[in-house]
Amino acid sequence: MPLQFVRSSLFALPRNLLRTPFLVTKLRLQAMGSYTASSQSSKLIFRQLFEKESSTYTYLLADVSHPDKPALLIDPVDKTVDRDLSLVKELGLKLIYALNTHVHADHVTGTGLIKTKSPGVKSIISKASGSKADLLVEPGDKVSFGDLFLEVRATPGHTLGCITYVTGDGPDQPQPRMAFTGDALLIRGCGRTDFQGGSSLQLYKSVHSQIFTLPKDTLIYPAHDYKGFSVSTVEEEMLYNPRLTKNQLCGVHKINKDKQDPSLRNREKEGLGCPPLF
Ligand SMILES: N[C@@H](CCC(=O)N[C@@H](CSS)C(=O)NCC(=O)O)C(=O)O
Repeated sequence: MPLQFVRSSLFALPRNLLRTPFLVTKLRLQAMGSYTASSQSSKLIFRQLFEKESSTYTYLLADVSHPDKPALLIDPVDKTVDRDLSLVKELGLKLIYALNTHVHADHVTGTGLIKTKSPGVKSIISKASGSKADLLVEPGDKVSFGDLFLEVRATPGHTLGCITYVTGDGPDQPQPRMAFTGDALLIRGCGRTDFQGGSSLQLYKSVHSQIFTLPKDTLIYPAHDYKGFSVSTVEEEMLYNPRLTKNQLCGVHKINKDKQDPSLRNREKEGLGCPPLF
């Protein structure tokens, strides 16, 4: 189902996030880096772009088999908007959407700037985020660009409105599938859960029900990386993600580092590992 135009406005960060010292320290930083990776679809142009000060990945996707070469940017950063728009121009693409996976506390989204510089572009974020955008998406919605589309999955836990965009399921869609997980699932990690609206249990459930149920070869593209990784797969994260391979009780304990359950801490000290599944 194609999305309908809702209204035009810039994303607004909730006040509680704007006040965090974390945001203040990160906003002053400059963005410089660039990194690319490619997918295996003949229709899809795919670029992974890096903003090094907030260690953010922005993703450019376009359907180059369509005459207009419609394109979208996922999680653009304000500091690197000029780089991203130059790339769009150089590749002869028509940017139609600027999407966010969630409201970012560590950097300013590039969406507003993109809309100023390219007025035809529509911004997208989840309805559950409580933010403003041209299009407010809900789980199950599809974001179409040419003959390709992204499916919207709700993956709250880092923030209430976090969503994961997954490339379409079908013969004409890129294979393997690609999941843009925002801060829900990072490579060998996950988003912090100590912001307002965060929940370790919810995050654990989101990843297991919405991401780990995708085909095992699905490529994982997170919104950040702090360890030098660029891409992973569902299978790899199910096997090796230290916070999400455990059963629910231990997994939540691992995610929720600041509020560790003393009984689990004692089990760890005694080398007993995780309690049995419940
Ligand atoms: N280790 C990072 C800290 C930056 C940070 O807190 N990142 C957030 C996503 S942006 S709100 C996060 O969820 N990190 C995962 C975590 O485990 O803390 C740094 O080196 O800057």
